[in-house]
Amino acid sequence: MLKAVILIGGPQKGTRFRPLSLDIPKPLFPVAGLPIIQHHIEACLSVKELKEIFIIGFYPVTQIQQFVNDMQLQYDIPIKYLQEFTALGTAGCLFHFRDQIRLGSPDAFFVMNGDVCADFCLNDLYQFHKDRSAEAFITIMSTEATKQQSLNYGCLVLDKKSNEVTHYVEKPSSYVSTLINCGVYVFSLKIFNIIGETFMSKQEDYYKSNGNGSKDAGYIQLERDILTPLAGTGKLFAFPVSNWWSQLKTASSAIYANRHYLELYRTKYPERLAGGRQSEQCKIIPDVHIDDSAQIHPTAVIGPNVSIGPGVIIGAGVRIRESIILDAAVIEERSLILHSIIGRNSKVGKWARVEGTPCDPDPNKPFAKMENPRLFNIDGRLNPSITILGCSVSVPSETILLNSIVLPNKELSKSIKNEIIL
Ligand SMILES: Nc1nc2c(ncn2[C@@H]2O[C@H](COP(=O)(O)OP(=O)(O)O[C@H]3O[C@H](CO)[C@@H](O)[C@H](O)[C@@H]3O)[C@@H](O)[C@H]2O)c(=O)[nH]1
Repeated sequence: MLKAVILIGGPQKGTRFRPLSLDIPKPLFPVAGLPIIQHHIEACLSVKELKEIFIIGFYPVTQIQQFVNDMQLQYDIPIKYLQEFTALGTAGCLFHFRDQIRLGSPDAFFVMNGDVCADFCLNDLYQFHKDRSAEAFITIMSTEATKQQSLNYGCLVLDKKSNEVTHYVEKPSSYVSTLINCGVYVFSLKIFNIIGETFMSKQEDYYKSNGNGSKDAGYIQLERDILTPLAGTGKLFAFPVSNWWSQLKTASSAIYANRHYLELYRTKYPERLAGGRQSEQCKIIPDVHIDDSAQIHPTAVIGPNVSIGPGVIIGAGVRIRESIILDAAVIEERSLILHSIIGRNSKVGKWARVEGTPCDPDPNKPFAKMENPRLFNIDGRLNPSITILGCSVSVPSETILLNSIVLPNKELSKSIKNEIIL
Protein backbone atom coordinates (compact mmCIF):
# COMPACT_ATOMS: atom_id res chain seq x y z
CA MET A 1 0.00 0.00 0.00
CA LEU A 2 1.20 3.52 -0.79
CA LYS A 3 0.24 7.02 0.34
CA ALA A 4 0.99 10.51 -0.96
CA VAL A 5 1.65 13.89 0.59
CA ILE A 6 1.21 17.17 -1.30
CA LEU A 7 3.05 20.11 0.28
CA ILE A 8 1.23 23.39 -0.25
CA GLY A 9 2.92 25.82 2.15
CA GLY A 10 0.77 28.72 3.29
CA PRO A 11 -0.41 32.26 2.62
CA GLN A 12 3.05 33.78 3.27
CA LYS A 13 4.48 31.67 0.45
CA GLY A 14 3.70 32.14 -3.25
CA THR A 15 4.16 35.90 -3.19
CA ARG A 16 5.31 35.95 -6.83
CA PHE A 17 1.89 34.61 -7.74
CA ARG A 18 0.13 37.79 -6.64
CA PRO A 19 -2.36 39.27 -7.41
CA LEU A 20 -3.81 35.92 -8.47
CA SER A 21 -3.32 34.48 -4.98
CA LEU A 22 -5.03 37.42 -3.27
CA ASP A 23 -8.51 35.94 -3.46
CA ILE A 24 -7.71 32.24 -3.88
CA PRO A 25 -4.93 30.15 -2.28
CA LYS A 26 -2.29 29.56 -4.94
CA PRO A 27 -2.58 25.74 -4.84
CA LEU A 28 -6.24 26.11 -5.83
CA PHE A 29 -5.68 28.43 -8.78
CA PRO A 30 -7.25 26.80 -11.86
CA VAL A 31 -4.90 25.72 -14.62
CA ALA A 32 -6.43 23.91 -17.60
CA GLY A 33 -9.74 24.06 -15.75
CA LEU A 34 -8.55 22.35 -12.56
CA PRO A 35 -7.01 23.64 -9.32
CA ILE A 36 -3.21 23.25 -9.53
CA ILE A 37 -3.07 20.46 -6.94
CA GLN A 38 -5.98 18.57 -8.50
CA HIS A 39 -3.47 17.64 -11.23
CA HIS A 40 -1.30 16.15 -8.45
CA ILE A 41 -4.28 14.23 -7.09
CA GLU A 42 -5.07 12.85 -10.54
CA ALA A 43 -1.44 11.78 -10.94
CA CYS A 44 -1.71 9.95 -7.60
CA LEU A 45 -4.87 8.19 -8.74
CA SER A 46 -2.93 6.62 -11.60
CA VAL A 47 -0.98 4.59 -9.02
CA LYS A 48 -3.10 1.53 -8.22
CA GLU A 49 -1.59 0.80 -4.80
CA LEU A 50 -2.06 4.38 -3.58
CA LYS A 51 -4.76 4.46 -0.90
CA GLU A 52 -4.63 7.86 0.83
CA ILE A 53 -3.61 11.44 0.04
CA PHE A 54 -2.61 14.11 2.56
CA ILE A 55 -2.41 17.77 1.72
CA ILE A 56 -0.13 19.48 4.25
CA GLY A 57 0.14 23.22 4.66
CA PHE A 58 -0.46 26.16 6.94
CA TYR A 59 -3.40 27.75 5.12
CA PRO A 60 -6.43 28.06 7.43
CA VAL A 61 -8.67 24.98 7.15
CA THR A 62 -11.52 27.19 5.95
CA GLN A 63 -9.59 28.00 2.76
CA ILE A 64 -8.84 24.39 1.80
CA GLN A 65 -11.59 22.20 3.28
CA GLN A 66 -14.20 22.87 0.59
CA PHE A 67 -11.74 21.76 -2.07
CA VAL A 68 -10.94 18.61 -0.08
CA ASN A 69 -14.66 17.83 0.27
CA ASP A 70 -15.16 18.30 -3.47
CA MET A 71 -12.23 15.99 -4.20
CA GLN A 72 -13.61 13.31 -1.85
CA LEU A 73 -16.89 13.41 -3.74
CA GLN A 74 -15.24 13.34 -7.14
CA TYR A 75 -12.64 10.64 -6.51
CA ASP A 76 -12.95 7.41 -4.63
CA ILE A 77 -9.97 7.88 -2.29
CA PRO A 78 -9.54 9.37 1.21
CA ILE A 79 -8.02 12.86 1.00
CA LYS A 80 -7.23 14.86 4.17
CA TYR A 81 -5.97 18.36 4.79
CA LEU A 82 -3.47 18.48 7.67
CA GLN A 83 -2.86 22.01 8.89
CA GLU A 84 0.45 22.93 10.50
CA PHE A 85 0.13 25.40 13.37
CA THR A 86 3.08 27.26 11.84
CA ALA A 87 5.50 26.67 8.94
CA LEU A 88 7.45 23.56 9.97
CA GLY A 89 9.53 23.25 6.80
CA THR A 90 9.28 20.65 4.07
CA ALA A 91 10.56 17.82 6.31
CA GLY A 92 9.37 19.23 9.66
CA CYS A 93 5.73 19.01 8.51
CA LEU A 94 6.16 15.37 7.45
CA PHE A 95 7.67 14.55 10.83
CA HIS A 96 4.89 16.37 12.68
CA PHE A 97 2.23 14.29 10.93
CA ARG A 98 4.26 11.06 10.88
CA ASP A 99 1.66 9.05 12.81
CA GLN A 100 -1.00 9.69 10.18
CA ILE A 101 1.41 8.91 7.34
CA ARG A 102 2.67 5.70 8.96
CA LEU A 103 -0.80 4.42 9.89
CA GLY A 104 -1.44 1.09 8.14
CA SER A 105 2.32 0.71 7.43
CA PRO A 106 2.47 1.82 3.80
CA ASP A 107 5.38 0.38 1.80
CA ALA A 108 6.37 3.93 0.88
CA PHE A 109 4.84 7.36 0.30
CA PHE A 110 5.14 10.00 -2.39
CA VAL A 111 5.93 13.60 -1.49
CA MET A 112 5.07 16.24 -4.09
CA ASN A 113 5.72 19.96 -3.98
CA GLY A 114 2.38 21.62 -4.66
CA ASP A 115 3.99 24.31 -6.80
CA VAL A 116 5.31 22.15 -9.61
CA CYS A 117 3.44 20.96 -12.66
CA ALA A 118 4.42 18.01 -14.78
CA ASP A 119 3.57 14.93 -16.68
CA PHE A 120 4.14 13.12 -13.36
CA CYS A 121 5.26 9.55 -13.97
CA LEU A 122 4.64 8.29 -10.44
CA ASN A 123 4.36 4.61 -11.41
CA ASP A 124 7.80 4.59 -13.00
CA LEU A 125 9.24 6.59 -10.11
CA TYR A 126 7.85 4.09 -7.60
CA GLN A 127 9.04 1.09 -9.60
CA PHE A 128 12.55 2.56 -9.60
CA HIS A 129 12.43 3.08 -5.83
CA LYS A 130 10.97 -0.39 -5.24
CA ASP A 131 13.80 -2.00 -7.17
CA ARG A 132 16.17 -0.40 -4.66
CA SER A 133 13.93 -0.63 -1.60
CA ALA A 134 16.59 -2.45 0.47
CA GLU A 135 18.91 0.54 0.39
CA ALA A 136 16.89 3.59 -0.81
CA PHE A 137 15.41 5.88 1.85
CA ILE A 138 14.45 8.51 -0.73
CA THR A 139 14.25 8.57 -4.53
CA ILE A 140 14.13 12.02 -6.11
CA MET A 141 12.54 12.64 -9.49
CA SER A 142 15.08 14.73 -11.36
CA THR A 143 15.45 16.45 -14.70
CA GLU A 144 18.01 18.43 -16.69
CA ALA A 145 18.20 22.23 -16.61
CA THR A 146 20.60 24.69 -18.21
CA LYS A 147 23.84 25.40 -16.38
CA GLN A 148 22.70 28.86 -15.36
CA GLN A 149 19.16 27.94 -14.36
CA SER A 150 20.32 24.96 -12.30
CA LEU A 151 21.44 27.45 -9.61
CA ASN A 152 17.77 28.09 -8.77
CA TYR A 153 17.12 24.47 -7.87
CA GLY A 154 18.47 21.60 -5.80
CA CYS A 155 21.39 20.14 -7.77
CA LEU A 156 22.36 16.47 -7.78
CA VAL A 157 25.51 14.61 -8.67
CA LEU A 158 24.88 10.97 -9.48
CA ASP A 159 26.86 7.79 -9.61
CA LYS A 160 26.16 6.95 -13.26
CA LYS A 161 25.88 3.20 -12.74
CA SER A 162 23.66 3.00 -9.67
CA ASN A 163 21.92 6.42 -9.85
CA GLU A 164 22.89 6.96 -6.23
CA VAL A 165 23.06 10.66 -5.33
CA THR A 166 26.64 11.20 -4.23
CA HIS A 167 26.38 14.97 -3.73
CA TYR A 168 23.41 17.31 -3.21
CA VAL A 169 23.49 21.11 -3.00
CA GLU A 170 20.35 23.19 -2.61
CA LYS A 171 20.39 26.31 -4.83
CA PRO A 172 24.19 26.43 -5.09
CA SER A 173 25.94 29.74 -5.61
CA SER A 174 28.11 28.29 -8.35
CA TYR A 175 27.69 25.47 -10.83
CA VAL A 176 27.38 21.95 -9.39
CA SER A 177 25.33 19.94 -11.87
CA THR A 178 22.61 20.41 -14.47
CA LEU A 179 20.60 17.58 -12.95
CA ILE A 180 17.99 19.18 -10.70
CA ASN A 181 15.50 18.14 -8.04
CA CYS A 182 11.91 18.23 -9.37
CA GLY A 183 10.35 18.38 -5.90
CA VAL A 184 8.70 14.97 -6.38
CA TYR A 185 9.92 12.03 -4.28
CA VAL A 186 9.27 8.53 -3.00
CA PHE A 187 10.08 8.09 0.69
CA SER A 188 10.50 4.87 2.64
CA LEU A 189 9.15 4.93 6.20
CA LYS A 190 12.74 4.54 7.45
CA ILE A 191 13.21 8.23 6.66
CA PHE A 192 11.33 9.18 9.84
CA ASN A 193 14.29 7.88 11.90
CA ILE A 194 16.60 10.27 10.04
CA ILE A 195 14.23 13.23 10.35
CA GLY A 196 13.76 12.28 14.03
CA GLU A 197 17.51 12.43 14.67
CA THR A 198 17.68 15.85 13.00
CA PHE A 199 14.72 17.01 15.10
CA MET A 200 16.41 15.88 18.34
CA SER A 201 19.73 17.49 17.49
CA LYS A 202 17.99 20.76 16.57
CA GLN A 203 16.11 20.65 19.87
CA GLU A 204 19.34 20.14 21.78
CA ASP A 205 20.98 23.06 19.99
CA TYR A 206 17.95 25.17 20.78
CA TYR A 207 18.03 24.37 24.49
CA LYS A 208 21.80 24.80 24.64
CA SER A 209 21.40 28.25 23.10
CA ASN A 210 19.00 29.01 25.95
CA GLY A 211 16.12 29.43 23.54
CA ASN A 212 17.95 31.96 21.40
CA GLY A 213 18.17 29.68 18.35
CA SER A 214 17.22 31.46 15.15
CA LYS A 215 14.56 28.99 13.95
CA ASP A 216 11.98 27.00 15.79
CA ALA A 217 13.46 23.61 16.67
CA GLY A 218 10.65 21.90 14.77
CA TYR A 219 11.55 23.66 11.51
CA ILE A 220 13.30 21.11 9.31
CA GLN A 221 14.00 21.72 5.66
CA LEU A 222 14.02 18.58 3.60
CA GLU A 223 16.55 19.86 1.09
CA ARG A 224 19.21 21.33 3.40
CA ASP A 225 18.70 19.31 6.59
CA ILE A 226 17.98 15.86 5.14
CA LEU A 227 18.93 15.49 1.45
CA THR A 228 22.33 17.20 1.71
CA PRO A 229 23.65 14.99 4.54
CA LEU A 230 21.98 11.87 3.08
CA ALA A 231 23.85 12.24 -0.23
CA GLY A 232 26.81 9.91 -0.48
CA THR A 233 25.53 7.52 2.21
CA GLY A 234 24.03 5.04 -0.26
CA LYS A 235 20.48 5.89 0.85
CA LEU A 236 19.57 8.63 -1.63
CA PHE A 237 18.78 7.89 -5.29
CA ALA A 238 17.55 9.87 -8.28
CA PHE A 239 15.25 8.91 -11.11
CA PRO A 240 16.01 11.20 -14.09
CA VAL A 241 13.04 11.91 -16.37
CA SER A 242 12.67 13.75 -19.64
CA ASN A 243 8.89 14.31 -19.40
CA TRP A 244 7.58 17.85 -19.29
CA TRP A 245 8.12 19.44 -15.87
CA SER A 246 8.07 23.04 -14.63
CA GLN A 247 7.82 25.09 -11.46
CA LEU A 248 4.69 27.16 -10.94
CA LYS A 249 5.98 30.22 -9.15
CA THR A 250 4.74 33.20 -11.16
CA ALA A 251 1.50 34.05 -12.91
CA SER A 252 3.32 33.69 -16.26
CA SER A 253 4.17 30.11 -15.42
CA ALA A 254 0.43 29.44 -15.02
CA ILE A 255 -0.04 30.26 -18.73
CA TYR A 256 2.85 27.95 -19.59
CA ALA A 257 1.48 25.15 -17.38
CA ASN A 258 -1.97 25.69 -18.86
CA ARG A 259 -0.64 25.01 -22.33
CA HIS A 260 1.12 21.80 -21.28
CA TYR A 261 -1.72 20.40 -19.21
CA LEU A 262 -4.08 21.04 -22.15
CA GLU A 263 -1.67 19.15 -24.37
CA LEU A 264 -1.64 16.23 -21.92
CA TYR A 265 -5.45 16.15 -22.05
CA ARG A 266 -5.17 15.09 -25.71
CA THR A 267 -4.04 11.64 -24.65
CA LYS A 268 -5.27 11.41 -21.06
CA TYR A 269 -8.61 13.24 -20.97
CA PRO A 270 -9.69 14.21 -24.53
CA GLU A 271 -13.22 14.82 -23.24
CA ARG A 272 -11.94 17.90 -21.38
CA LEU A 273 -10.91 19.62 -24.58
CA ALA A 274 -13.33 21.81 -26.46
CA GLY A 275 -14.75 19.96 -29.40
CA GLY A 276 -18.16 18.50 -30.18
CA ARG A 277 -20.78 20.80 -28.73
CA GLN A 278 -18.41 23.68 -28.07
CA SER A 279 -16.83 23.64 -31.50
CA GLU A 280 -20.29 24.04 -32.95
CA GLN A 281 -20.65 27.24 -30.93
CA CYS A 282 -17.53 29.05 -32.05
CA LYS A 283 -14.23 28.53 -33.85
CA ILE A 284 -11.75 26.58 -31.68
CA ILE A 285 -8.04 26.43 -32.39
CA PRO A 286 -6.75 23.53 -30.25
CA ASP A 287 -5.99 23.12 -27.42
CA VAL A 288 -8.84 24.76 -25.55
CA HIS A 289 -10.79 23.91 -22.40
CA ILE A 290 -14.21 25.52 -21.96
CA ASP A 291 -16.35 24.92 -18.91
CA ASP A 292 -19.81 23.66 -19.86
CA SER A 293 -21.50 26.61 -18.18
CA ALA A 294 -19.60 29.25 -20.21
CA GLN A 295 -21.51 31.06 -22.95
CA ILE A 296 -19.46 31.67 -26.06
CA HIS A 297 -20.79 33.63 -29.03
CA PRO A 298 -20.62 31.55 -32.26
CA THR A 299 -18.47 34.20 -33.97
CA ALA A 300 -15.73 34.18 -31.29
CA VAL A 301 -12.37 32.58 -32.11
CA ILE A 302 -10.71 30.82 -29.17
CA GLY A 303 -7.27 29.19 -28.96
CA PRO A 304 -4.72 27.90 -28.98
CA ASN A 305 -3.96 27.23 -25.31
CA VAL A 306 -6.94 28.86 -23.65
CA SER A 307 -8.92 27.80 -20.58
CA ILE A 308 -12.32 29.32 -19.94
CA GLY A 309 -13.90 28.92 -16.50
CA PRO A 310 -17.48 28.45 -15.29
CA GLY A 311 -20.06 31.13 -16.05
CA VAL A 312 -17.81 33.13 -18.38
CA ILE A 313 -19.57 35.12 -21.11
CA ILE A 314 -17.72 35.77 -24.37
CA GLY A 315 -19.25 38.22 -26.85
CA ALA A 316 -19.38 38.36 -30.65
CA GLY A 317 -16.13 38.47 -32.60
CA VAL A 318 -13.92 38.11 -29.49
CA ARG A 319 -10.45 36.65 -30.08
CA ILE A 320 -8.60 34.88 -27.21
CA ARG A 321 -5.19 33.19 -27.37
CA GLU A 322 -2.74 31.78 -24.77
CA SER A 323 -4.86 32.94 -21.83
CA ILE A 324 -6.85 31.88 -18.80
CA ILE A 325 -10.29 33.40 -18.27
CA LEU A 326 -11.52 32.79 -14.73
CA ASP A 327 -15.07 32.23 -13.45
CA ALA A 328 -17.85 34.63 -14.35
CA ALA A 329 -15.64 37.01 -16.33
CA VAL A 330 -17.31 38.86 -19.19
CA ILE A 331 -15.48 39.68 -22.41
CA GLU A 332 -17.58 41.98 -24.53
CA GLU A 333 -17.80 41.96 -28.30
CA ARG A 334 -14.77 42.38 -30.61
CA SER A 335 -12.22 42.41 -27.78
CA LEU A 336 -8.84 40.73 -28.01
CA ILE A 337 -7.12 38.85 -25.15
CA LEU A 338 -3.53 37.61 -25.64
CA HIS A 339 -1.11 36.13 -23.08
CA SER A 340 -3.28 37.27 -20.20
CA ILE A 341 -5.16 36.08 -17.15
CA ILE A 342 -8.56 37.63 -16.59
CA GLY A 343 -9.67 37.41 -12.95
CA ARG A 344 -13.01 36.14 -11.76
CA ASN A 345 -15.97 38.53 -12.20
CA SER A 346 -13.85 40.91 -14.25
CA LYS A 347 -15.29 42.67 -17.23
CA VAL A 348 -13.51 43.69 -20.44
CA GLY A 349 -15.51 46.20 -22.49
CA LYS A 350 -16.09 46.21 -26.26
CA TRP A 351 -13.22 46.61 -28.73
CA ALA A 352 -10.62 46.46 -25.93
CA ARG A 353 -7.17 44.89 -26.29
CA VAL A 354 -5.60 43.10 -23.31
CA GLU A 355 -2.15 41.82 -24.12
CA GLY A 356 0.91 40.51 -22.27
CA THR A 357 4.37 39.21 -23.13
CA PRO A 358 5.01 35.50 -22.80
CA CYS A 359 7.97 34.38 -20.62
CA ASP A 360 8.41 30.94 -22.14
CA PRO A 361 11.63 28.94 -21.80
CA ASP A 362 14.18 29.78 -24.48
CA PRO A 363 13.45 27.27 -27.28
CA ASN A 364 17.06 27.54 -28.51
CA LYS A 365 18.51 26.27 -25.24
CA PRO A 366 18.10 22.56 -24.63
CA PHE A 367 16.52 21.79 -21.22
CA ALA A 368 15.72 25.48 -20.60
CA LYS A 369 13.07 25.99 -17.93
CA MET A 370 10.70 28.91 -17.33
CA GLU A 371 12.42 31.95 -15.93
CA ASN A 372 10.60 33.11 -12.81
CA PRO A 373 11.68 36.75 -12.72
CA ARG A 374 10.75 39.15 -9.97
CA LEU A 375 8.09 41.70 -10.87
CA PHE A 376 10.60 44.55 -11.08
CA ASN A 377 14.05 44.64 -12.68
CA ILE A 378 17.07 46.23 -10.98
CA ASP A 379 16.16 49.66 -12.37
CA GLY A 380 12.86 49.38 -10.53
CA ARG A 381 10.92 48.97 -13.74
CA LEU A 382 8.28 46.34 -14.35
CA ASN A 383 9.66 43.29 -16.15
CA PRO A 384 7.59 42.54 -19.27
CA SER A 385 5.15 39.81 -18.35
CA ILE A 386 1.72 38.54 -19.07
CA THR A 387 -1.13 40.94 -18.35
CA ILE A 388 -3.12 40.06 -15.24
CA LEU A 389 -6.46 41.39 -14.13
CA GLY A 390 -7.25 40.59 -10.48
CA CYS A 391 -10.83 39.72 -9.57
CA SER A 392 -13.70 42.14 -10.27
CA VAL A 393 -11.68 44.51 -12.44
CA SER A 394 -13.47 46.54 -15.04
CA VAL A 395 -11.77 47.53 -18.31
CA PRO A 396 -13.63 50.18 -20.31
CA SER A 397 -14.43 49.76 -23.99
CA GLU A 398 -11.88 50.75 -26.64
CA THR A 399 -8.86 50.74 -24.30
CA ILE A 400 -5.51 48.95 -24.51
CA LEU A 401 -3.84 47.15 -21.58
CA LEU A 402 -0.29 46.09 -22.31
CA ASN A 403 2.09 44.15 -19.99
CA SER A 404 0.23 45.36 -16.93
CA ILE A 405 -1.02 44.05 -13.63
CA VAL A 406 -4.26 45.31 -12.17
CA LEU A 407 -5.11 44.54 -8.56
CA PRO A 408 -8.61 43.38 -7.60
CA ASN A 409 -11.68 45.61 -7.66
CA LYS A 410 -10.25 48.37 -9.86
CA GLU A 411 -12.28 50.28 -12.36
CA LEU A 412 -9.90 51.48 -15.07
CA SER A 413 -10.68 54.65 -16.94
CA LYS A 414 -7.94 54.69 -19.60
CA SER A 415 -5.39 52.62 -21.50
CA ILE A 416 -2.27 51.49 -19.58
CA LYS A 417 1.10 50.08 -20.57
CA ASN A 418 3.81 48.48 -18.36
CA GLU A 419 2.05 49.53 -15.18
CA ILE A 420 0.83 48.06 -11.94
CA ILE A 421 -2.48 49.50 -10.90
CA LEU A 422 -2.67 49.25 -7.11
N1 LIG B 1 3.47 22.15 4.35
C1 LIG B 1 4.51 22.92 4.09
N2 LIG B 1 4.86 23.13 2.82
C2 LIG B 1 5.93 23.91 2.59
C3 LIG B 1 6.69 24.51 3.61
N3 LIG B 1 7.68 25.24 3.05
C4 LIG B 1 7.54 25.07 1.71
N4 LIG B 1 6.48 24.29 1.45
C5 LIG B 1 6.00 23.86 0.12
O1 LIG B 1 7.02 23.06 -0.42
C6 LIG B 1 7.22 23.33 -1.81
C7 LIG B 1 8.69 23.79 -2.02
O2 LIG B 1 8.75 25.13 -1.68
P1 LIG B 1 10.03 26.02 -1.39
O3 LIG B 1 10.50 25.77 -0.02
O4 LIG B 1 9.61 27.39 -1.78
O5 LIG B 1 11.19 25.47 -2.33
P2 LIG B 1 11.49 25.82 -3.85
O6 LIG B 1 12.21 27.10 -3.98
O7 LIG B 1 10.26 25.62 -4.65
O8 LIG B 1 12.52 24.65 -4.20
C8 LIG B 1 12.12 23.31 -4.04
O9 LIG B 1 11.54 22.82 -5.23
C9 LIG B 1 12.43 22.82 -6.39
C10 LIG B 1 11.63 22.23 -7.54
O10 LIG B 1 10.53 23.02 -7.81
C11 LIG B 1 13.65 21.97 -6.10
O11 LIG B 1 14.56 22.01 -7.20
C12 LIG B 1 14.35 22.47 -4.85
O12 LIG B 1 15.41 21.60 -4.56
C13 LIG B 1 13.37 22.49 -3.69
O13 LIG B 1 12.96 21.20 -3.36
C14 LIG B 1 6.15 24.35 -2.17
O14 LIG B 1 5.05 23.67 -2.72
C15 LIG B 1 5.80 25.01 -0.85
O15 LIG B 1 4.46 25.46 -0.83
C16 LIG B 1 6.28 24.27 4.96
O16 LIG B 1 6.86 24.77 5.93
N5 LIG B 1 5.20 23.48 5.13
